[in-house]
Amino acid sequence: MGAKTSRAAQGAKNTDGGIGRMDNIVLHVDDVFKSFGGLHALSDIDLQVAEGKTHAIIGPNGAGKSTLLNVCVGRLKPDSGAVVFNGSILSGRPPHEINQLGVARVFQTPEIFPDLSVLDNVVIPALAKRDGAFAIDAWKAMYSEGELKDKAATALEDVGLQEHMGQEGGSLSRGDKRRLELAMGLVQDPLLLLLDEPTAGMSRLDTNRTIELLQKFKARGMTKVIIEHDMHVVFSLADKVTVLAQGRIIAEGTPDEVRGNPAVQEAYLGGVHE
Ligand SMILES: Nc1ncnc2c1ncn2[C@@H]1O[C@H](COP(=O)(O)OP(=O)(O)OP(=O)(O)O)[C@@H](O)[C@H]1O
Repeated sequence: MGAKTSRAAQGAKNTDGGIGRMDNIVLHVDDVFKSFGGLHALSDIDLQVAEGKTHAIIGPNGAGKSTLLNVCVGRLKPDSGAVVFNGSILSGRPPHEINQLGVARVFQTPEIFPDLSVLDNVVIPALAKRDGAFAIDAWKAMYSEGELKDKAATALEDVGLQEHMGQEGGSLSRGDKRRLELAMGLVQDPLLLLLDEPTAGMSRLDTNRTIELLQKFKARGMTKVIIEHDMHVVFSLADKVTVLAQGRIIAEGTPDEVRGNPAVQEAYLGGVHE
């Protein structure tokens, strides 16, 4: 491991790139490379996410956004480089360990249990966070624990699904399934929440409700990384934006800074030229 990673593992304080001098860096993606065969999905990725901030990752289709998120949550191992969270190196750890450290992810396609009630869908990740694995037998045994149910109910209230608690998860509308997934992330009290296109496929009304919800969590100081295509969402929520194209970072800054960046406009309109 190089000197840079060691610095990150010690909890580096950033001094540039739009983050204030005294900001605490909770996530440091340190010089990460990831290839699939001959395809360089991520090259030389270095980014830092400050505590309490909302950091958006944007870029055209195939830019490497999901690959980056998968590297952060342990679903993919980087070929080189490291992901450091609050001083712990995440790279190479299994997803449940990363989850235990306080990193939760909300997927692009909701991964819910359609036959279970909305409340039970949220009890399961609460139990997994406490016990370290998605152990259904353990869940059955522990189901009577009021504490977990109360916690799950609070998360559902937070996302506005309190009236649907007894309903089967599969019967929810698409927008409500996304909110259910958000509750499944929130119930774990994450220190860092990673969201993969939280408003994909939503109506404008649902999108605006989700923006309001995420603004509420921002006010509580939760650190978030959001992959998002909808610029209205990005500009409503992000403190900082990293722009990927063809697996590389081509721009980084505040939403206003990246909005006017010619390289970003070119990447979206006509592809990036080496
Ligand atoms: N498991 C895989 N095996 C082979 N190639 C992959 C794999 N996952 C991603 N890729 C390729 O890596 C590149 C980056 O893909 P990725 O899904 O990370 O992009 P993205 O920015 O999330 O795209 P989108 O916005 O369309 O979801 C693409 O060329 C994709 O085809």
